[in-house]
Amino acid sequence: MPVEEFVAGWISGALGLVLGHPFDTVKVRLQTQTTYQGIIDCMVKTYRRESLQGFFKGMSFPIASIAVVNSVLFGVYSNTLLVLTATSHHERRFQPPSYTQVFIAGCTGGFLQAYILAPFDLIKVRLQNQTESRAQRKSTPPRYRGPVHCAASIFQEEGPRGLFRGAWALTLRDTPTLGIYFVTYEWLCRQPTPDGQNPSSTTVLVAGGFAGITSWVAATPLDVIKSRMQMAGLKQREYQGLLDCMVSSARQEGLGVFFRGLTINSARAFPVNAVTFLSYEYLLHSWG
Ligand SMILES: CN(C)C(=N)NCCC[C@H](N)C(=O)O
Repeated sequence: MPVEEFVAGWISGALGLVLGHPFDTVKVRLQTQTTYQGIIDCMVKTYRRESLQGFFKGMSFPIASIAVVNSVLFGVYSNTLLVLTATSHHERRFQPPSYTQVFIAGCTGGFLQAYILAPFDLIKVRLQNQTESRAQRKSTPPRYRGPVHCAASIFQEEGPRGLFRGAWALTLRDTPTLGIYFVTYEWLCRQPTPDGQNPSSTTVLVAGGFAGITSWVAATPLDVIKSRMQMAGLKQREYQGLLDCMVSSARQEGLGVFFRGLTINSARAFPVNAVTFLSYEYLLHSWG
């Protein structure tokens, strides 16, 4: 099993993550809290209360976990294509896989990464939602002192299954949308590239960016539900399940609730995924 894809997936994922984390914090807060008027209001309030640090809350754990999560996604994707088409990453430019094969490989990668991502994503979302200012932190310490304390508290208070809160919604979000992600990327790469040649860096940047936007637009409704289910059991209300969360969110806040965070998610998705794909392709080519 070729391992370069796993390593390239890790490095490229980490680069994208640092770039996108501030956007991600704003998105998570908009999706789970009702105190903000919109993106700008959320940014201003976060900056005033928590300074720049507020935007980077919950980032250390994803940085550590991206090694596993993104390498599983890209590694499983590439190795599934190897099984389906018997071609390596380098051979695929001369013998491109069909879009159905790309979709199946993307869905497989998405499905497997979702279960690994679930506990890390839960901890990230819980930490991102701690809005105490630095001054407040001295008098009243936040509920979670950091990622390890957060994981230990969830384990103690909500049991081992608590660490997988929202995992179902995450799997439903990631399985089809990662199929869409890779199909969009492949399709956009192939349009301006002559047969048998590698896409240019600009093509990879643009294709990666739009693959990110397209997949996140498709993912946003389940992303909202996932984030709400992850926060349930804390201060928000408890839901009976995914369907209950969908129905009660829509009843209380209207159908627009499923598109909360869409704009910021798309703005974040372009640079994050442009950088992720560019560094992924670059690393694989430089390793020959
Ligand atoms: C729609 N979904 C779930 C995705 N496209 N997932 C792939 C993640 C890529 C990058 N780390 C990001 O956070 O955008």
